[in-house]
Amino acid sequence: MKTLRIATRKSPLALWQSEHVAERLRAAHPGLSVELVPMSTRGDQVLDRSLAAIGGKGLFLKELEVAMQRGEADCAVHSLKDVPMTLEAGFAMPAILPRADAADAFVSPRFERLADLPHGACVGTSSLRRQAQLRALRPDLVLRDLRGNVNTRLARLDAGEYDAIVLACAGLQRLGLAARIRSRLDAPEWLPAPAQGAIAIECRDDDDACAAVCAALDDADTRCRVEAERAMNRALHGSCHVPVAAYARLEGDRLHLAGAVGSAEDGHGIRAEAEGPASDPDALGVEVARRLLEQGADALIAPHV
Ligand SMILES: NCc1[nH]cc(CCC(=O)O)c1CC(=O)O
Repeated sequence: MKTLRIATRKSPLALWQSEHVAERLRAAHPGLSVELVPMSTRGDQVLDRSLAAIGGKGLFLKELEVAMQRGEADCAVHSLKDVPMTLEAGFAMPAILPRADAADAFVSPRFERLADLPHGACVGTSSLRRQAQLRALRPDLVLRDLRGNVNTRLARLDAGEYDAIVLACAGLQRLGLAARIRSRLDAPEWLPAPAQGAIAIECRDDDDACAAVCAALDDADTRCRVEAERAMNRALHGSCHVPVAAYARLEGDRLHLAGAVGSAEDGHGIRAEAEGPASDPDALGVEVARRLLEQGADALIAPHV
């Protein structure tokens, strides 16, 4: 393989992540030429309707997968938290890069922390997971939808449409916007999306040459953690637009997983955790999902599937 073409969305964050992967591939394989193939996806174009209404987050992948099938690109780079729990048939994930900061960030021009917001303040986020956690901690807040790429969301905050918004620390840091993080929303009190902060490479499952090149960037610890988080989410429902949070950490050869499901309407939430051997992240994910379901998680998820 002499040249590798990476299909990517055109948002500044997607381009940063794809350029990061390109640089790391060039460093791992001197002599390999790596090019980006920027594309716009339906998920990026349609901003006026909810993602669920237009077919879920898989929409961000579809066009990139078609490009790989047509031979117009060899692989695609994704934020793993936006990738459906089960990949489309015919595709594989040869590399998951070392995880960056997995936490969410509280972003506001005037307030330092969530607890500092005045009664009835307005917070922007379209994520059911973030809405549910905000409701649980601050039932008085007014939650308003906010979609679009990171830069668009910050612009709307700065225009005064919201008192605060919640974004991923990783995205802000990658875009050189870490100064916008007023405080961190950290585990175990606040949980991120399954696989938040991890970048994944997808390719056709019959493209062994591409998979071998990409595998040089795979990080085993990150793969183990995000596999537990995604296995939990998969066991709960199999979709990706649901109020589900998960965070796994490794301690030696032990893997610990915390999971939560909540209601964006009333803030009611269910939590569970468990630990097990790092050799079987799937089993741990399934076990935490079982404990959540035992407490009634299904009633919180079903309306969104
Ligand atoms: N849903 C959009 C999205 N997908 C991945 C990230 C951040 C980067 C990451 O989690 O790796 C973001 C922005 C955000 O949630 O603030």
